[in-house]
Amino acid sequence: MLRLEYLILVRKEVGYFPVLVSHEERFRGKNMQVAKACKAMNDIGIPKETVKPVLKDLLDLYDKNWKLIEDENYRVLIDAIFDHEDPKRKERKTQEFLLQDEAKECEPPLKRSRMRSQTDHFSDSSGVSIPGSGTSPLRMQYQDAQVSQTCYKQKVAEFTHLCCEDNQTEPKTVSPPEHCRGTVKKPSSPKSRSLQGQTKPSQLFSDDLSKKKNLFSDDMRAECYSLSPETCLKDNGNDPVPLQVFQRGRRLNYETSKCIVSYKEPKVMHCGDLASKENVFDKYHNDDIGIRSEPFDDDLPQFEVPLAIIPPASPTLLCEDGPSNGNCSNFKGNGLELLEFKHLNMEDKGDRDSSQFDIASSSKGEVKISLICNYSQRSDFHVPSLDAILKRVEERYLKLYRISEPGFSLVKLMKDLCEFFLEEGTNSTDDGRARSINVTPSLDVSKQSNALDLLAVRADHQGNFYIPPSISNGSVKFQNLIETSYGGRDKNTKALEGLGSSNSSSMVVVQKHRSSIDPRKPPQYVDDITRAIPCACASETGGEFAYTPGGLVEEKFLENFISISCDPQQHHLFYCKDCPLERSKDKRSSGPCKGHSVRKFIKECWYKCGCSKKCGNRVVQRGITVNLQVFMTPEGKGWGLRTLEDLPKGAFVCEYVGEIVTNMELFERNMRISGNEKHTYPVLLDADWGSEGVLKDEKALCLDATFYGNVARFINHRCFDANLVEIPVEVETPDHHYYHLAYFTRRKVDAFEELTWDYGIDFNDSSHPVKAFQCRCGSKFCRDGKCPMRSRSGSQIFS
Ligand SMILES: C[S@@+](CC[C@H](N)C(=O)[O-])C[C@H]1O[C@@H](n2cnc3c(N)ncnc32)[C@H](O)[C@@H]1O
Repeated sequence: MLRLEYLILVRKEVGYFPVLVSHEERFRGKNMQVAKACKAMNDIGIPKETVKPVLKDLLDLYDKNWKLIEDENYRVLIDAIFDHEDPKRKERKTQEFLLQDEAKECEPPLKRSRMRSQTDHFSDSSGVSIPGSGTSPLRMQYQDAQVSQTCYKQKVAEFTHLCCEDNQTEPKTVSPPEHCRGTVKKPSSPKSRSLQGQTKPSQLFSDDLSKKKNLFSDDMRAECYSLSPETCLKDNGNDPVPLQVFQRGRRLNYETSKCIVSYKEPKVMHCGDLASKENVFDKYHNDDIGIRSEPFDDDLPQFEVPLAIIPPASPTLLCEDGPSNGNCSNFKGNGLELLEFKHLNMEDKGDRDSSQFDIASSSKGEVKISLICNYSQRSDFHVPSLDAILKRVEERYLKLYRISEPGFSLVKLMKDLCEFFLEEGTNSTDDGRARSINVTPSLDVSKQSNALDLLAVRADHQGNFYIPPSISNGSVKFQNLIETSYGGRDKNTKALEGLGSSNSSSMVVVQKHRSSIDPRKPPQYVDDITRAIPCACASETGGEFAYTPGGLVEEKFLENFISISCDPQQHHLFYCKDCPLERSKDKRSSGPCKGHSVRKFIKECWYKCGCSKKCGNRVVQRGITVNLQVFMTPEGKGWGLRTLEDLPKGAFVCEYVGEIVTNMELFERNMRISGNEKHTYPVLLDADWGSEGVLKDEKALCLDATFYGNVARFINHRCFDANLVEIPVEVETPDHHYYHLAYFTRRKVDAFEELTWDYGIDFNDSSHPVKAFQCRCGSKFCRDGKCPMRSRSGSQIFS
C-alpha cells in the first residue's frame, strides 16, 4: 500500500502550510520534518515568530495525534525504500538495522531501536526543553530503554565515539563513560542534549499501541531518558563534556561545541569542517527554532520543493465509511474530532489495482488528504521518488489542462486546496451560513483574515501564482470557465448577493483572482531592480516602460492609445493599394482602402531580456488578475462582462483571445455561417504591409473568438465612450507581427460596471458583409441612428 498523504494545517493565527507525506518519508526523524516545515513556512514568507507556535502544533500533532507505522512493517519497508538505491548504501542501512536488531535482543522489555536515520522522537509533558531555545515550546525526549550493563557494552562496542576538542584535529576515541551506562535519569540541566548512538530513541507507539504490544510502560517512560551531556564525562571520568549529535553536512553552531559523537561513522570530521558545511537545514538551525538535538539521516535528500513532512496516521485513523457509521473512534481518540469525511474509491479498469481518496477534517482545523494506491499485487512495484511524481502530475496538468503559467506546480495546487479550505472554513465559522460552492482557483485577498495576508505576502514573494487553463491567456474552450457564484460578507460579495439570485440561476461566470492592483498591496514587481534599467523593450515606448510601478499603463501612453482608438484619422494612417479588408467585403470590386492606423504598441519583456518574471514590464503576460463576471445585460445585448471590483485608470483587464486567422479565412467563416446572425467582426491583429504597401492576405491577421476564446468575447460594444481601450502588446515575438490585444481601462471603473469596448463599427456601412447589430449601447454618442437606448438629450456627434 503506497500512501501519499497530505496533511494541511490550517491555523487562523498563522496561516497554513501544506505538508506532504510519503510512505518513504514517514521514517525520517521528526526534527527533519520540523525543519522541512520551517523551510516550507520560511519559503512562503511566514516570519519566524509565527513559525514557532506552528512548530509546537506540529510537534503536538505528531506526538499525540498521529500514530507511527507498526514495527513489523519496518524491515520490509526498509527494503522497499532502499531497493532502488545504491547497493552500498542499502547494505549499510541493512547493517545498521541488523545491529539494532541484535541490540534489541539483549534488551529487556524494550522497544526495538531504530536506525539513526529513522529515529522518531516524542515529547510529553516531562520532555526536555531544547537547549538554546529559551522558552521554546519544542520539547524533545528520547524514551530510551533501560539498558543492562552487559548489553550496553555490546552495543557500545559497536559504536564509534569520535571526539574532538576545540580545534584539535586529532579525534579521540572515547570509552563510554561510566555515567552513561545503564539506566539514565532525566537530565536536570536545560542544556542537556541527546546523545546519538547510545540507546537509540525507540520507535514509539501511541498509548494504545504500546499497551497492546506490552512494549513500554508508563513508569519506564518516566525513568528512561536519553543520555545528556551532563551524564557523559570525559574519558578522565570527571569533567563533563558537552556532547553533540553530529549530522553530516549540518553545521553545528554551538560555540561551546567540543565533542562530536558519531554513530558508526567511519569518517573523522573536524569541528571546523562541520562548521563550514552548508545545507538546507542551516537556516533553520538557529536558537529560535532550536532543532538540533536529533540525529539526522546522513543521506537526507535535499528537497528543493518546500515540503514539510509529517508522519501519517495509521490506516485506522481514517474511518472506513465516514463518521456516521461509528467507525471513527480512532480519529476522535487521537484528538481529532472528526467533522467531515469523504471517501472516494477510484477503481482502475484493470481489476488488479484500486486507489482511494480520503479527506478528513477536524474542528481543530486539520485536514488530512490521503491518496492510497493499492499496489499490493504488483511484484514490479518500487517506491518512486516524490519529485518524479510531482513532475508527472505537473506535466499532465500542463499538457492536458493547458495550465501554461510558468509558476504552476502540484505543491501550489495543494496550497490552493488549502486556501479553499480555509476560505470555506472561515466563512462558515463566521456567519454559519450555508455557502454555495466556489471553485475559483486562487485567493481572493479581500476575503481573507490576517492570517491569509501572510499568504498574500507569500504569493508576492514567489512572484507567481496558479491560473487555471480556463482563465489563462491561452486559447481555451470556454465551457471550462463556468463556475458557480458565491456568497460572502465582503463588500463585493454583498453586492453580488444584492444582484439577486438570478445570477446563480443564470450561469454566472465568476473569475476570482488575487487582484494585483489593490492599492494596499503593492504589486509584486515594484522592487524589481530591472525596472530601473529599461531594456530594449522600452524603446518601443520612447525609451520608457509603458507601465507604472503599480502595473498601470502610464497616463501619457494611455491617452495616446485612447486617442488613436477614438480618432484614428488624426493619427498616421497607412493606405494600402489593394486593401484585403475591402476585398473581403466584395471580391469582385474592392473599394479604396480606408486607411489603417500604424499601430503603436507596448513591448513587454520576454525571456531574452534576462529579467525575472517579476519585472515590472510584464503585465499582460501574467494574465487576468481582476475579478470579472459574465452576466446577462438588462438592455438586451445578451451576455456582458463586468468587473467585481473598482479598477483604476490604466488597469489591465484581459486580452482578447481567439484563433488567429487571416482576414480571408475569417470572411469565409462568416460566409459559411450566413443566416446565423452572429458574425465575428475582424479584430485586426496585425498588418504587415510590406515595402510595396501591399497588405497580403496572409499578413492581414485577425482574431476569431467564435470557437475558442476567453471572457473578452463577452465584452459588448459601446460607441466612443467605452471604458476599455485596446492596446496591442507584444509579449514574445520580436518580429512585430503578432500582438496580444489587451484591454485596459480608459478611466476609473466602478465595481459592477459593465466593461465595454468600441468595436469601431460603422453602422452606416451597408456594404459590409457582416450586418451590424442594432446598437443598444446607450451612449449619447451612439453612432447607430437606430439605437433605441440612445439618450434623447445626447447629440449624435459622429455619423
Ligand atoms: C462579442 S459578442 C458580445 C457578447 C454577446 N453579448 C453575447 O451574448 O455573446 C458581440 C455581440 O454582442 C451583441 N452586442 C454587443 N454590443 C452590443 C450593443 N451595443 N448593442 C446591441 N448588441 C450588442 C451583438 O449581438 C454582437 O454581435
